[in-house]
Order: sequence, then structure tokens, then C-alpha cells
Amino acid sequence: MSSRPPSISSDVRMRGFSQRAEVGVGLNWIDANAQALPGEDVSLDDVVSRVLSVDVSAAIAVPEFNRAAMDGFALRGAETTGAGEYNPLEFKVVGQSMPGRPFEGGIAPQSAIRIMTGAPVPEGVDSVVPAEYATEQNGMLVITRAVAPGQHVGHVGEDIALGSTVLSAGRRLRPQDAGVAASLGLPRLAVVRQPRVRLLVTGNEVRAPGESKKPFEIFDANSSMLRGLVRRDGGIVESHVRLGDDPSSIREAMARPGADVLLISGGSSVGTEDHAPRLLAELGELAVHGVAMRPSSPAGMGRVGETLVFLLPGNPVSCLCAYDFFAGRAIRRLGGLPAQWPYRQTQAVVARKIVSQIGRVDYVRVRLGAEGVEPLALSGASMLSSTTRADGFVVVPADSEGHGPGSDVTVHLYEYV
Ligand SMILES: Nc1nc2c(c(=O)[nH]1)N[C@H]1C(S)=C(S)[C@@H](COP(=O)(O)OP(=O)(O)OC[C@H]3O[C@@H](n4cnc5c(N)ncnc54)[C@H](O)[C@@H]3O)O[C@H]1N2
Ligand code: MOO
Repeated sequence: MSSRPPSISSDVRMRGFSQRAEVGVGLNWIDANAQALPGEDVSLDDVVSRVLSVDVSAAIAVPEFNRAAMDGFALRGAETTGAGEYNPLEFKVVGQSMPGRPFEGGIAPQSAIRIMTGAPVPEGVDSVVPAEYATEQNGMLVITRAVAPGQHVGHVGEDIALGSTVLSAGRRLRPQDAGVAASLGLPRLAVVRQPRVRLLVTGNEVRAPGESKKPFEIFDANSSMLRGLVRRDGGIVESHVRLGDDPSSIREAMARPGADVLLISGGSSVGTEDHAPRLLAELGELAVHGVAMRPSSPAGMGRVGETLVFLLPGNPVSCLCAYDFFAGRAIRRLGGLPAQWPYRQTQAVVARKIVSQIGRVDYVRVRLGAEGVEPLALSGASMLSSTTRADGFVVVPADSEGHGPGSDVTVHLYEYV
């Protein structure tokens, strides 16, 4: 615990914000303070969606041996020249090669071996005549089609060359990436550690859904939403508590080690029970408190030791917006993911004016109708259904008064890329 007294700016209770930081100040603070976490070795069975922390190069070639690409007979392609329906050619069958059980021995001229797809093609022969053009009887093979040398044979390293870089650091691993690593014989991969995120949900009035509540209490909308957002951004919920508005419980939960990121829902503003900003200033650093944006103007951020802390306003839309602008970016960066929003974007024409105020960034929930983009009429920061009725949102920059009908805007769809 720091002995530093709270500065004037850290205790805004019942005083209000004298000034608010620009959104860019918050984003810059995050970019300076959230770097990719170190790597950890993870079983191949669990690497999909994780971010690779070092390049993977091939210590073996795939395939490691020339292998048949068809079921049939391996022979010398040059000896099949001229074979056809009206010119069947004969070979002596001297053995067979099966997957994992190669033919061992010499193969004299005019000889062939029976071979199955994936089986090693022995020394001396170089092509495979597919079974469709071959008949075997009493140890003799008759073929009715010529094959060029090398035909129907998969060659050493044609899938993955020895020593080549197969997957690069920073890649979010796909199921087929795990398969490729497995084909190189790698049981584990080094991936960026997932940020551990602690959710502290404040508010004496807040009850878990399913619990009984008194008439003036409310159900907790932010917890489930934040859990989903954290998972979307590659974080792990380290712990999650609803702890009312008692400052000593909040302080204890903030000071406990074990999390890379702390998300504190509620108590971010200037009310008498809004303790989080002051506690953050006391325990560590309150870097930003109050942002020139709407909603989420009481949002804040800072750190306690190595833990990055985000103050998310209690109003659910503000909570979502502050998470998306700030906390989500930090979690994605810590986890090695791209910083930008994972929302699909589309360009569209404004049908009804989107109003904003110069000097603040506006997060405007919109619908995409047949006529174009329309801001939602009912869209207060406490109305979370505005974000489920909306198709997406438009961000109006601080230097703009909004967008008139007919102008082109970028809509961030509430749909993940
Ligand atoms: N005098 C001022 N008052 C307020 C200001 C201001 O600048 N001056 N800012 C307003 C804005 S904007 C917001 S947003 C809120 C944010 O306040 P807090 O972060 O302190 O949040 P609370 O007071 O705890 O809660 C606000 C609101 O949200 C409800 N809530 C809280 N937690 C949850 C939850 N988990 N699930 C659903 N709803 C929740 C809570 O009951 C309140 O109704 O401050 C304004 N005031
Ligand atoms: O921004 Mo508050 O963030 O409007 O409800």
C-alpha cells in the first residue's frame, strides 16, 4: 500500500470533473503500458485461437519419404512408354509396400510392386500406375496406361520443406495450424500467455440474476457482458466478485496480486460512494480519470504495480463503451492480438442526422435500415437494450458536430470479424 496521499484530482467526489482527458490520451497510455505478455508452452490440443509467440520452423520435411499418391503399382515410369488399351504391357510383381511397412529389397527391370496410397515408394522405382489401369494375375501385372516418371508420387518436402518457416510469431492459430504443427511432430507450441482479468463489480444495489432482490435493487447486467467481452478478446477471468460499495473490500480486492488486468464496474463517478478512482490513486497510479466522450465520461485507468486497472462506469452502455474503447484494447494487446476492434465495419449513408457535440467523442448506436444509417431515438447510457436493438455504432470524433443526411459514415457492426 502506498503512503502517498490522494491528490486533488483523484478525489472528485461531489465536486465533478474539472477537466476531461481526450480519448487519444487514454489510448496512448494503453499503448505505452500494455505489451504482449511472455510466451508459455501449451499442448497442441489447446492452442487454437491462441497467439503464437515464436516462429515455427520445420525440423523435418513433410513428407519425409517419397510416397504413393494412389493405390496401384509402383514401377519405372520410363518402362511404361507406349502402354495402352491396345498395347498392354507386362511386369513381374515382386512385393508390396504398405503405409508404415515399406518394401525392402531390390527391384529388377520390368518389375513392379503393389503399393497403397501413403506407402513409401522404394528405391529404384519412381511412378505409380493406378489400380484402375492395372490387372494382377498369378504374380504378373498388366497395365493399359503409361505413366511419366514421378507421376502419382508425393515427393520429399513437397508439403513442407525442411527448415522452412511454417507459422510466424503473432499469428492467431487456426485449427489447421495445429494440424501442421502436429505433422512436424511438435506436441506443444509457445503461445502468448492469456491476460488474467479480475472483475470487481461494485454497487450495494447490484444483485446476481437468479438471486432474490429487494424492490429497489437491480440485476447485474455488467458481469455477464464483461465476461463475454474478456473471452472475446482472449483474456481469462481470473476471479469475479460482487462486492458492494464498501471501500475496504474494494481496496482489498484491488490490492490482491494475481491479475494482469482489473476491471472495476461502477463507482467511477463523483458520487459519495464512488471510491474506485481514489483507491486506485492511493494504491498505485490513477493515470486518466474523466474522458471527453459520451457515454463513459467518468471512465478511468491506471495501474497497481504491474496490474492495469480500468474504471468502467456502472451504467451498462457506458460500461460496454469504456470496455471497448480502453480495457478491451489493453487485453488484446497483452494477449498479442491486434489492438483494433474486432467488429466488422461497413460504409453507409446517413439517413437521419447523427448529432454530436464539439469537444467530445460520441459513441452513437445506430440502425442500418433500407434508407441508410439512423441513430436510435432511445439511447441513454443506462439503456443497454439500445445496444441489442442497434446493428452497430458510429464514432463521431471530438472535432465534429455530427453527420448530416447523405454523408458517408463507417458503421462498426456488433458482429465479430
Ligand atoms: N454529478 C455527476 N453525476 C454523474 C456524472 C457526473 O459527471 N457528475 N456522471 C454520470 C455518468 S455519465 C455515469 S456513466 C454515471 C457513472 O457512475 P458510476 O460509474 O459511479 O456508476 P454507479 O453510480 O455505480 O452506477 C451508475 C448506474 O448504473 C447502475 N449499475 C451499476 N452497476 C451495474 C451493473 N453491474 N449492472 C447494471 N446496472 C448497474 C447503477 O445502479 C446506476 O443506476 O454517473 C453519472 N453521474
Ligand atoms: O457516460 Mo455516462 O457514461 O453517460 O452514463
